[in-house]
Amino acid sequence: MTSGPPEQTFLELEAGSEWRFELEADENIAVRVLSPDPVFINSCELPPATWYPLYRHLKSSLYAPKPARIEVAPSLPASQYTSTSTTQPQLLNLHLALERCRILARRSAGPSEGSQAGPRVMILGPPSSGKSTVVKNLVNLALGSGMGWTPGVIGLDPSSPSNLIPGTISLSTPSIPLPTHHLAQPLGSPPTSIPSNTLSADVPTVGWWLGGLEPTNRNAEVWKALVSSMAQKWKDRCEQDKLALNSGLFVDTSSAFANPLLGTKKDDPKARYTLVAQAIEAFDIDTLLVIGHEKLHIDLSRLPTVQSRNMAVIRIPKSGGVVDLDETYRETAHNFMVRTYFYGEPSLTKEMGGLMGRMVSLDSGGLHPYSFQIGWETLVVLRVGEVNAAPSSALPLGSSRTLSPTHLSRVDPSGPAHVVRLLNTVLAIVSVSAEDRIVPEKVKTEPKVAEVKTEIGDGDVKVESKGEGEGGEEQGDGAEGEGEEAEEEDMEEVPFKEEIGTREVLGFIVITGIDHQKKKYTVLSPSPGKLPSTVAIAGSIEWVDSA
Ligand SMILES: Nc1ncnc2c1ncn2[C@@H]1O[C@H](COP(=O)(O)OP(=O)(O)OP(=O)(O)O)[C@@H](O)[C@H]1O
Repeated sequence: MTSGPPEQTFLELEAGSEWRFELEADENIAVRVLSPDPVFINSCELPPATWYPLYRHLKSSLYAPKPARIEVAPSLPASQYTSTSTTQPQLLNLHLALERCRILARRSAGPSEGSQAGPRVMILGPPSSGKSTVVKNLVNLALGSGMGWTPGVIGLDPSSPSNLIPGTISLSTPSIPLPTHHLAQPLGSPPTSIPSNTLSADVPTVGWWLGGLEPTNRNAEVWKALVSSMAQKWKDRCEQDKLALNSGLFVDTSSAFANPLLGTKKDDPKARYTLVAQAIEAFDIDTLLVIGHEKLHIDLSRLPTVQSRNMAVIRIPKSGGVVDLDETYRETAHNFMVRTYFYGEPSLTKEMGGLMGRMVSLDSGGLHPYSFQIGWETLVVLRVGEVNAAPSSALPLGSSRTLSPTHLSRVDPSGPAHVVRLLNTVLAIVSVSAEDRIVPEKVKTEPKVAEVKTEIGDGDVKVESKGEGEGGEEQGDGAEGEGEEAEEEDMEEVPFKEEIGTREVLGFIVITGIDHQKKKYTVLSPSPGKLPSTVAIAGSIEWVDSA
């Protein structure tokens, strides 16, 4: 066995150059700035003379505006190079223009609506064009300007939400520059897996659950409902918090937004960039940044919504450092994001821990996920926008069924196919209050079913229907004594208003096991204790811990 102090390597960077690296699956390194002038990672300054860990799989770069000396340990990564062709000066110019808008918004005392709103910027581009990286740089430049801005960061890319599970669109309001240590935080929010249901300052990220990795024509209506709900939340926040309003917002988008036909409906076949237009209106966007793609830039400039709002559409160059991400890498990143949600950031490796000198403080390994069993009847698993009902041909002659695109259907655990589909599925927990509950007529007249009130979260009351003989255990499992017939009827019912399927989520759990005999799920929850709600939404995101 070899041991001893790790090797160290020194890099000399010339002014205006970028040191780019791609870490392999077994490469964990740390870097330290030894020269007096600042060096940045995604426009966040590396603390001087302090080790800064960079974990395996990360692909990124350090930017040195002035000549710099960097120390790398334990050794240089296999894939690394230095380049002087950087897009950082362009991003800085853009930042200065946005900064001016923010300052003008803060100074403006005019009562007219929007006069105090800072710049609202949306970034678009094809896959692997560097959208999330541009967002992160612009956010960090705003946060690092010393003006105390708190811009909104909207992740309309469910494949890389800030600090949450893939499949989510996210809203965060960071107040300090976002670090870049590993690939679990594309938009770099500080880690937390505390289920959250407010936009208060101490809760950095809130999410809405799409349950898929990108908007598609199939889920377009669900997507629109989620975006509207998120936009309303942001508006409410800005009404109460003028600093957030002045600071403006940055919207990262899915590369699916570059597809002109995304969201186009059969009844309006000529509509183009429908979801882009919806997001522009929902967040009152005033600037579009288009990375590289000339046709997309021209198409978007001609969009009626863009023209009627007299928006700025700016084409910015794609950085030569952007890496084309393949499917395997994306899968690894998604697994890593889910793991980090439950377990927190990875802790320092032995080599890093053994380095002489100061190390940046990391919030690592502080989370304690919790596994427990819950009865099939207690955890109500729903799907949004999927038809789970009988086919139209099975309906009585002459009748037809129209389901809304955000229709809820319940996953019936008594159907074996459904239960198997749920294994390893990530579920988003949604809060449900008494007003969200639809009490079916038959339940009202059914003497066997009693109403049980359960406290959720901030004192909301959830009304559950439980059969006689059901235990009052913490996670409410066990349904012995319920008649087969009554159970089947209950399973088909979705006793909630449709709107619960597209509201902000409280947190996430994963079904890690299914006991068919006892009719129970084993679930992994981010923290011990009772679930904040027993109503959960499934999507197509699965996770198996392979760490
Ligand atoms: N200048 C750079 N040097 C090194 N790596 C970079 C640079 N810019 C971006 N990257 C890396 O390239 C990869 C792709 O960039 P990014 O995720 O920003 O693109 P995207 O357009 O948002 O991707 P997606 O296809 O997921 O929408 C990321 O791993 C990012 O860290």
